[in-house]
Amino acid sequence: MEKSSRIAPPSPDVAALAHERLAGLATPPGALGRVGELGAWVAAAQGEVPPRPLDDVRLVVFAGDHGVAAHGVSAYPAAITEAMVRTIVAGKAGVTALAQAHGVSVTVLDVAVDADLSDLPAEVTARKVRRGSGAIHLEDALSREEVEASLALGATVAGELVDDGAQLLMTGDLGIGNTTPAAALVAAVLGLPADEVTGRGTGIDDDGWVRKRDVIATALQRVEGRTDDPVDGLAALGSADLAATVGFLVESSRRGVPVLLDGLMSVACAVVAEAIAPGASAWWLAGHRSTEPAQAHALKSLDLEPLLDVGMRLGEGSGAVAALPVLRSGVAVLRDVALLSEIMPS
Ligand SMILES: Cc1cc2ncn([C@H]3O[C@H](COP(=O)(O)O)[C@@H](O)[C@H]3O)c2cc1C
Ligand SMILES: O=C(O)c1cccnc1
Repeated sequence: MEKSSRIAPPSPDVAALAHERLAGLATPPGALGRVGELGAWVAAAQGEVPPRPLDDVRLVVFAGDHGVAAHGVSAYPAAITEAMVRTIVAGKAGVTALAQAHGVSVTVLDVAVDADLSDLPAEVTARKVRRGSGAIHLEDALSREEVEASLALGATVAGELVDDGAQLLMTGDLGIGNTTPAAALVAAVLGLPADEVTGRGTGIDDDGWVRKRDVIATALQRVEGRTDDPVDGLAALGSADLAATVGFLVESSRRGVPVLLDGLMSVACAVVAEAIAPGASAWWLAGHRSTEPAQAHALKSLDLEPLLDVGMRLGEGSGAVAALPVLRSGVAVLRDVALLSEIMPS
């Protein structure tokens, strides 16, 4: 994937029209707060005032295993990754319950799960890049070719969903250990020390936190000087599933389709995607504030203020799906509230 010229933002002219409508609604000015602003944002992204209802919303969960999982950085064993992919397919995961409640279509993609999932439907398994990704404190996660293949895979998936009429996209993650490479990527791109990006992930104890911090610090030291180039950064510190997520985010913004981001993995990939395609972040909203410190740094660097702050730290895209009703509320008010000029005879 080539580094691109600057991505054009949603239409400023339509944004101005949407704000004009918002200001004229039969509410005191500003009374709808950020909900009104979100409606205007969706209108600008769609190029239409009022915005169309968000009826076609798609979440892609990028699944993969991570070599670091064998080094005491997670509270759970790597076998959970396979079990949770199957649980998403069965519609019994946290994210699928939320998606069903809010009318979001979910696809889980086996990008780099260690286990053989070939008994699952081809839409889940057909695009596997490799089994697992390297333990980043000991070796590169991927070759450059594998990064390019993963970026292309994510871009292809985004393109297919856009061609199929998706109005809003979301990215989710699955893979025990994935908060370690995600935090390392954030540290590398933003120039932060391991201490500031290391979180508790699935709930590691104090000893686990120190091990995880040391793995991230060793990884950052190992690759020093190589992470200015985002593709090299993904090869050194990322994984195939994270690289696919980056490709998905770059392509969706190139295609002018908005994305609601999720927790740490989603926002870490957004930081890398913005480095590949400057300006892409104008097409993204942050669904929620995760408890992971690296996500907070990543959000700040992208100048994104999350819609929800409710202590979620699940991943899978769950925080993006949970935030969708707030975004839809913004669309509803711009569509269905009368103008003050209509209800007050002059
Ligand atoms: C049952 C279960 C379901 C999950 N769904 C998402 N994650 C999340 O937690 C993992 C990342 O945290 P860490 O880096 O600490 O391993 C990933 O699988 C992520 O998707 C889960 C984790 C578990 C245990
Ligand atoms: O921020 C997240 O999405 C997250 C945090 C912990 C574990 N899994 C995901």
